[in-house]
Amino acid sequence: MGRRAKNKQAPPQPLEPKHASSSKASGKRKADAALDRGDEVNSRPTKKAKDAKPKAVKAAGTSSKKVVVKAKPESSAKVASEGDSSDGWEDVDDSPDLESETRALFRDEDDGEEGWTGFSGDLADFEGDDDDDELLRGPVEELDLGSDDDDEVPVLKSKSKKSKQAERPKKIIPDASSDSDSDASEEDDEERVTMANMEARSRALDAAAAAEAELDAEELQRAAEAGEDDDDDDLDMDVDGDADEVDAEPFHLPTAEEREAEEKAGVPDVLVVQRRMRECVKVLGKFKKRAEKGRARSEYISQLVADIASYYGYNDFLTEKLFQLFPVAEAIEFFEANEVPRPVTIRTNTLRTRRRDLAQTLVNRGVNLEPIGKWTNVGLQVFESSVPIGATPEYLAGHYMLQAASSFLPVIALAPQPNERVLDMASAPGGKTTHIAALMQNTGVVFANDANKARTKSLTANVHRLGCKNVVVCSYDGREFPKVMGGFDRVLLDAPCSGTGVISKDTSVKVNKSERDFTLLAHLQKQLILCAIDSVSPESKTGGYIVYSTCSVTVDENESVVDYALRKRPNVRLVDTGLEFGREGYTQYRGKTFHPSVKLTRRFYPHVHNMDGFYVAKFKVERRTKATAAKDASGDAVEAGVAVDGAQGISADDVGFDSEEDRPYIEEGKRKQMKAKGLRPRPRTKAPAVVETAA
Ligand SMILES: C[S@@+](CC[C@H](N)C(=O)[O-])C[C@H]1O[C@@H](n2cnc3c(N)ncnc32)[C@H](O)[C@@H]1O
Repeated sequence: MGRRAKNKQAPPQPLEPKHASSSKASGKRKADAALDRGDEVNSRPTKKAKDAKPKAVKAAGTSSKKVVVKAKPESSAKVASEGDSSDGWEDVDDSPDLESETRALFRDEDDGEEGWTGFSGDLADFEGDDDDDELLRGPVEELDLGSDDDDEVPVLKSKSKKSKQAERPKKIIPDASSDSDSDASEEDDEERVTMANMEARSRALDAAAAAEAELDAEELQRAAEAGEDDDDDDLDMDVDGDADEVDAEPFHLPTAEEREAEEKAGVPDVLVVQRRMRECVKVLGKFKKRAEKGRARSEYISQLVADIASYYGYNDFLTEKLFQLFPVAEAIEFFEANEVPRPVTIRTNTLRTRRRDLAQTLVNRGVNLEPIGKWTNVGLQVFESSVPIGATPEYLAGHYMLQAASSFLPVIALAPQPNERVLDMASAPGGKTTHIAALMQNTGVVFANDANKARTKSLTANVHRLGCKNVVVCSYDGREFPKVMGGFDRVLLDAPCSGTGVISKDTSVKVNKSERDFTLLAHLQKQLILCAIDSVSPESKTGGYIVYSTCSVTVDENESVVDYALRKRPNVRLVDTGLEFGREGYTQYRGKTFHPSVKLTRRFYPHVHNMDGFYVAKFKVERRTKATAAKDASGDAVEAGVAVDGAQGISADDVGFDSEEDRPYIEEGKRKQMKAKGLRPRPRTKAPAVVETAA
């Protein structure tokens, strides 16, 4: 049969659907809605069929890394014949049923008017970093259809519909790219963040921020030297130095009474709020020069935070918490970025295929994609697709996982090795577990644990779909480790968290998180991280590492937890994550000082890296020496002599919690365990300590 399937694939329908209404038939999935909102990033120039000649698309060749889709099926065939043996494909593609099913899927989205346009991209794009991409291994496993409920399955559509991004108000903080003249320009396209240029942009942003900070410091110095007089020559320049709005009415910060009256009157005018935010940012940028006489900085901040909350729809508590993370202007960028969906990305499952083969096949199906960036050799960014990307035959056959780019990071940092024993402590639905299994080339063993039994169903389904044969699924509260099992070479703790890094995906976070949630979550995270550390064998010949990650950007859930672990476990130290980008973790934050090595941890932000907000820390676990044990004893930590490879004999007390502080949580945990066993726990005396988790 050879490569018949590859070359005789059902011709995908053209990229532009005839009837916008057809999209309705596909059901309004979450990702659809997100895309309908309009995605500045996703609306970047895409690799389209040459013949389709999209009007608003930048000319090809702006990026040397781009894969251009051309109407040249013969070159596609050439590519296929040059490819390596990929026996697994035939099992999938030769099936007439699957072929017709695929056609039906295409029809669902697109009423094609043009024939198939093939692929003649530069395969080097997919080759460069693929050295360790694995050949297909073994036959395609039995497919598990439809149990991937936790996998987000975006249905990318051609951009025939008017983007709602256009309806969104203009940026709160104007910058060079908000210049109306440049809106549709190529320069503007080039400004956009893609996964590929993100790393360089991030560095440039950091450098610009540092330069700006230096200038600010110089300016402050000059202002101090010149005295207060230069208040008089205020030209109402904006933050970027433009003299806009010079003719507009001078900005007046509402008084407490005016704010109250506005609140009583109901929802404030959106344009008023927009302008006020912009003005507050300007004033806070140069307070001495721009503030109204007699008004305090805190008044501007309070107004700005209130306006952000109402404009973006957050509760006051979370608005303030997130606002505090950034300099004022950057905070707005962060809130803005949360309104825009992140790029759709997939991870090639190297147990089943290679990235370039997968890319070729998906391009043949009408998917526009390109490699994510140099930092990953398995990721692909999907720009548009005329087929539901979560229902292609390749998806069903486990050739890829729909996975946010940020989710690759903790696994890259973990760097699991073949034949190791690895614990994924909070693993459902298995995006990272299956990545770990693939990096271990289906050798060794990965214990994929999740406390939520219901969620282990989708975990198991993914493990099967992706053909992972070295995975054991289990369901314990992570805090039961290492009692149930220990001595691992590596442990990944992708902790349950508030999800403040993934607000663009789950907007409910904006309103459903309270102070109590953060307290409880941080507590759970601290308990889990100690158990994760204690589950690692310091004797491991190849490893002895733990990676802690969250999809949250708050310090409580990240640096505070890591710092706590360092204090409680003197036998661990932070090491470089090995990640090429990301901002350094905070070593000081709002009066708290963390261990200087916390700098080695990495933060990722939607507005900087165009990926979900994420945090990654990597620890090396050392043997307990007398010195570290003594250090333990002098601190408030654990008893000396605890077996750290410790499958045996470790109790909650051993792992060093403050048992008084922890008592309500421990009791709550026990209540849950009893309930899970069908027993009725004693009634509570106090309010329950319920922890909500973000997947
Ligand atoms: C961020 S999600 C994990 C996502 C997963 N690592 C992946 O990549 O697909 C956090 C997980 O922690 C689980 N979880 C919550 N509390 C837990 C606990 N005490 N022990 C173990 N798992 C827990 C939740 O059920 C949830 O599936």
